[in-house]
Amino acid sequence: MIRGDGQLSHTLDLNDDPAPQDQCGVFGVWAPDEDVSRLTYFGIYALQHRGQQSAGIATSNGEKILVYKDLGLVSQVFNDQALEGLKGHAAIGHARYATTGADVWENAQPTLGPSGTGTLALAHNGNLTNTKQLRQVVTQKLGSRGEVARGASTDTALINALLGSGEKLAEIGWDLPEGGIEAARNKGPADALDNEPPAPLIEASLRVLPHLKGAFSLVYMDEQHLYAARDPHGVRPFVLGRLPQGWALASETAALDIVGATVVREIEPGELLSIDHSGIRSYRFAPATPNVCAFEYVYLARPDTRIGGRSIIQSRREMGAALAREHPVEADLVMATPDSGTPAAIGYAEESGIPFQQGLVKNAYVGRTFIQPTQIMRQRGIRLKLNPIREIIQGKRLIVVDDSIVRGNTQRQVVAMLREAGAAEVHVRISSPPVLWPCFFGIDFATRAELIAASMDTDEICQSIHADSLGYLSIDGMVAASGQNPSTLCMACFNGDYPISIPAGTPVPGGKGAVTSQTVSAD
Ligand SMILES: O=P(O)(O)OC[C@H]1O[C@H](OP(=O)(O)OP(=O)(O)O)[C@H](O)[C@@H]1O
Ligand SMILES: NC(=O)CC[C@H](N)C(=O)O
Ligand code: SF4
Ligand SMILES: [Mg+2]
Repeated sequence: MIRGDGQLSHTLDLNDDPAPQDQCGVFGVWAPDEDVSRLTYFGIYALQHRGQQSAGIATSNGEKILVYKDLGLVSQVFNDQALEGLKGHAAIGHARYATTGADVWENAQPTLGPSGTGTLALAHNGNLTNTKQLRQVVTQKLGSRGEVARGASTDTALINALLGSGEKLAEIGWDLPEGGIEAARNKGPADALDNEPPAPLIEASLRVLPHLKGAFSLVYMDEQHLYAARDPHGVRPFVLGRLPQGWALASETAALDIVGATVVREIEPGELLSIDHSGIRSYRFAPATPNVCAFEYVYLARPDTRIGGRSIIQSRREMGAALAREHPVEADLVMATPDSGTPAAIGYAEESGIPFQQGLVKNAYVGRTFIQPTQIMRQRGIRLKLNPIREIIQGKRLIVVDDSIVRGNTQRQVVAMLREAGAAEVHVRISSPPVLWPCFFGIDFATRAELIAASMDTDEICQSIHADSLGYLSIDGMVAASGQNPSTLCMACFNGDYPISIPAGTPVPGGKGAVTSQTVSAD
């Protein structure tokens, strides 16, 4: 059936061999005079590239919290009727790509559970590395509650259960930081909130958050308050925005732009925020030790987002320019592998002086999730998504730029398509270093065995994808283009140096295999 919004009416069932999958998008809004569910709908729509398996929105009207969620794209899950039923002064939303727990309805977010004083709805971008231990704490010491009790298997449902455990947290020795809530508070100048008691979930948050290991950008709420927390490494992006009469929280600045919010600042690594009728309060639950995901700059984030004060599109263009300096080659034109390879291809063309042309057309209605191929179906999927323009390609020496190679499927297909379309030479240039290690922090990368660069050197990969030459950007080139201090980045999938220790035996996200103690460096 053709949908009115132009989206495919179903996900192409192309199976178990995906390109790097995205992670989740989170959004939150506190705006008593606004249509919060519609703002949240726009917010998660803007973050659809981060997660395309399920979508959900929870709203609070001050007395009760409602959640509406289902499997599918934001546009498939919500219609006017669903949004009309979600009224209130605050809302949170989520677009999911599963990393812990299967892609089933029970694991869709926001998760819902008892908060101790009412209800707690929570949404999460990231992935915890101590899920197994936390599950034991919940099931053996605190008693399963909320969606954990109803069969949810995500790390997110565990966070919800932990935050909702109230005074039991003290009983199991999960203490408040020294000095208690008051000492954790970051006081602003002329802070008008001094006389207000802390929001109800602040105490539980200060007890629980230091025990969560791994990556988390969290939005959550009870009936009266909205909260946000970011892990001490700040692996995933997370920003605070100002609405004319309220506040917004989002994974990426682009989502704030789209709802008309101005960017106030990033939520700091190790920071906890509460927002209510009296304003916004900030707490510190752990010192900041930033390791922001370098792959956000390469591929994950939208090009119109800013992370760490740096424009993503500018970073990608500079990655392309650095790639041109590191791996020059004589050619007639530079072209991109759309979508994510486009800014780097433009940067390569600008730096090399070789003209840029659009040699591949991307079907605008095929997103990242729609290509989840087996080897056979991957070919069909890529053909559905990308089609070469023979008139531009024929007889030309091409430089084809993409942002990354994971298994090599995309470039193998692209090179074959371009040769079929009459290219004289195909030189592949990749605007990131070889991906050698799995990610445990919110991206469903393949196991090492599936990562092409883990078992082949650059020449072998070049032969495997049938390119005339292949060049990868260096780690230094990528870091310089990101504009960040290398000590504040995670680059583990490129260099194996995990900033957060991965316990031996931890399954690779997506349920594929397990790491051994040899494959990871402990901190
Ligand atoms: O080597 P592979 O295993 O094929 O994975 C790498 C490819 O996957 C991503 O594209 P994707 O199709 O996910 O999304 P995009 O349209 O944003 O580029 C990435 O941009 C590469 O093109
Ligand atoms: N990719 C993500 O950020 C996923 C969040 C969470 N770990 C889940 O699997 O639902
Ligand atoms: S391992 Fe790679 S993808 Fe994962 S957080 Fe680190 S840089 Fe990002
Ligand atoms: Mg791509």
